[in-house]
Amino acid sequence: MATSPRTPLIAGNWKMHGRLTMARELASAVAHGAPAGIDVLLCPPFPYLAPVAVTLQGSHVHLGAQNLATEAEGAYTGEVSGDMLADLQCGYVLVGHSERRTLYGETDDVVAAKFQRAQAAGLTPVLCIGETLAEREAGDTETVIARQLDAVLAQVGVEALQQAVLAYEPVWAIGTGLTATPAQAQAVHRFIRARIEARDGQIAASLRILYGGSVKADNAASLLAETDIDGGLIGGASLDADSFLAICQAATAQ
Ligand SMILES: O=C(CO)COP(=O)(O)O
Repeated sequence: MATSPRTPLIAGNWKMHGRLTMARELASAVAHGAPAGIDVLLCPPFPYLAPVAVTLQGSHVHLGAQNLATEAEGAYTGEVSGDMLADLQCGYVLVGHSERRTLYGETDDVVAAKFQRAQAAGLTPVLCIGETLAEREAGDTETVIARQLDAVLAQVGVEALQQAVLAYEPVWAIGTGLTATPAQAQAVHRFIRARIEARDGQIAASLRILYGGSVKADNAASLLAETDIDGGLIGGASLDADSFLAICQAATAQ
């Protein structure tokens, strides 16, 4: 049905869930079941990146991390650098997830620094942006999205989006069971793409913008059918292989 030039991307953000056995089993099931024709990405917790990388070997499923340090290397106890992630076969890294912003105080500037650091390490950043419920109810959705996006673009320039993915995740829809309607999500995705279009039409046309926030097997198809929704960033439903693979399957029909 769709004529989009953008290959759909379905990404699973496992957050801080699971144990080693579960990580291996889940990755193995996804590696075996991931359909062709779309991109599939798994973002396990840091300690499971290496074993999951082994499990994914020979499959077309990509590996990513959930976070990285703002600095390249040095005396930063507990931090993990982009180069270290690249060593572990990561191709992607989430940057600016709302849980990082709200629970760990990551500012727009920190997010921009991480975005830049990811690219310097050869990783594709998945830049997460999204408004809170209060911001949406105050009519500030577009202002917030624009601020979060512009903070990164001011640092790296629009050309950097050629090697990046965006993810719109309304904070009020994350882990709440409240999904943005396809029309609500599409409106924000269009706003994001138009803002980039104003700077570079070609980059805007090829940029993948994922939707995240309570995406499940039963609502994925209707979200993915929207023109400017190019995939999903899946939290809870990515912890169950059948659910995640059903979402991947929905993406192949787009
Ligand atoms: O935060 C998310 C993915 O990064 C979305 O989480 P849920 O799918 O659990 O709402």
